[in-house]
Amino acid sequence: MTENKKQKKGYPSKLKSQPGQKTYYGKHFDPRKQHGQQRASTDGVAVRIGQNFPLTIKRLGINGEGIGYFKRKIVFVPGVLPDEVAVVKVTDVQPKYIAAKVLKIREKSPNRVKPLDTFADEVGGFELEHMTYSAQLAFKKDVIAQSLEKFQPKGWSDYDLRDTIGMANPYEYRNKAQFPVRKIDDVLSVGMYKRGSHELVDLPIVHTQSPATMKVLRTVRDLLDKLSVSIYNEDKNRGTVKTIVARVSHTTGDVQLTFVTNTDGFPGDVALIAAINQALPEVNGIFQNFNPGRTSLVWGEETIKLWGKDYIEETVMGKTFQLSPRAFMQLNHTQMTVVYNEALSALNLTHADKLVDAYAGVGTIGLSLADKAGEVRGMEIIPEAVDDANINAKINHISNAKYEVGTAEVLFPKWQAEGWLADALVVDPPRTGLDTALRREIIRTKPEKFVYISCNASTLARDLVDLTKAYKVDYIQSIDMFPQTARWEGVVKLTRRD
Ligand SMILES: C[S@@+](CC[C@H](N)C(=O)[O-])C[C@H]1O[C@@H](n2cnc3c(N)ncnc32)[C@H](O)[C@@H]1O
Repeated sequence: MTENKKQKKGYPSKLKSQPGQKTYYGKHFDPRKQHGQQRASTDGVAVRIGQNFPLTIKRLGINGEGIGYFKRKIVFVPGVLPDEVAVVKVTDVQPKYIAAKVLKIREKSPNRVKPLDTFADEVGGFELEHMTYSAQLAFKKDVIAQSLEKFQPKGWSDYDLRDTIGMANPYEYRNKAQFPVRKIDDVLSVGMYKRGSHELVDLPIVHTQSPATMKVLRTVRDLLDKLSVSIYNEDKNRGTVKTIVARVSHTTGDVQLTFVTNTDGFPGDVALIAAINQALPEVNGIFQNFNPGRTSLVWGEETIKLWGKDYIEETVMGKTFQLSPRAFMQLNHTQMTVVYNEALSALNLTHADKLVDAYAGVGTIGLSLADKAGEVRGMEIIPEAVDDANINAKINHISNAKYEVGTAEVLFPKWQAEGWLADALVVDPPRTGLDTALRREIIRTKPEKFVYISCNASTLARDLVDLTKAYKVDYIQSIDMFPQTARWEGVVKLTRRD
């Protein structure tokens, strides 16, 4: 629910064997499946790391990587586009695929553009910035088509796959920046790590970030430097400030600032807060999150307020949500509203409907829809998010909605068994998709109205194999929640089979 773990990117080469370990490519792992690939050669092809060859790119895989074939063996290459011819250099050879990087593009696609972010090919999260926006949107429609072709749920070839809804301005949409801070050769850097490395790139400008978050990060960087505040040194595992998190409210423009620290204490915090107050009046709350030691987790368990308000407020579809530093909210406010409106129109609620908001987060979907339904119940595994959801219901004077802590796969069947039968269901699971037990219960109880919001076309297609035993897929609407990245989001309207 939080973005706690750094996202793992790249190819499955992480599964390569360590010395003394066996590499296992049996039924548990198939890189072709990983990339939605139907037809890869398994026969031995003489190829070595470092070898160069020209490659024609046939299409993009679901992670935005180019796919071509060398002697019938599948080759994955980041940073290239369909129909391009590139000279590539092999970086990894595995029994079922080759990974390579581009040396030179011999024939360019008309869809290639110069990325606004000069570092786009170095750090994660900018996989498609070298592609025109219209081609990005077409790719995001194709991602779901690829996944359906792989899993083949009932009737898949006739599904109505709607054109991806994009943004008028596909930049400056990220309302939260969570950037590590390190001193590199005595220069204070605030930015992102190079892909697959631990090398931090200082990033004064990031075009996908809201300018408000970047202004706060860069000003705070300068203040940390000027006041000689202790910065975390990973090699020595010493020092204080590890990460700065700035989150802006789309509605009010207020910014919430959190310092993730290695130490319990925060030497110099009083002077720092005074300087921030003076330089950045938009900052309405400053927090410290304590996360000691070398860890891949960004956030620790303990957060204290150093100064200001406990929350920033965000309005979503006319409802107000109070967000504490750890409370989850989608990063793209504009497209989040598009997703929720799509869910609303697909559900077509009446005041008689009992609605379940499954995988609820802080209740943004259910609470946004509560005045259209009779009653709303939601569940979520993170207790703080459930507290926030119930507080958010109160703030908005919503008396027909309540949220419980627990898994969808346990609470949905429990409520049904207790006689609280859902007329309408919206599920918004993490990338792993729906649990088998939940799918089974949905098929058994068949709520009349059903919308599946997905952020992973692959697990969605897998889940539809089961769900289409009881439902027909009316349409799949892709929404571009993360322009310039390969990430996918979609709303599926399902109708009960008679
Ligand atoms: C994609 S987020 C959606 C959050 C929310 N619906 C929104 O729009 O902001 C998925 C949420 O599901 C929660 N979650 C993960 N596994 C769950 C499970 N088995 N049952 C219920 N919630 C779960 C996560 O903590 C996370 O908040």
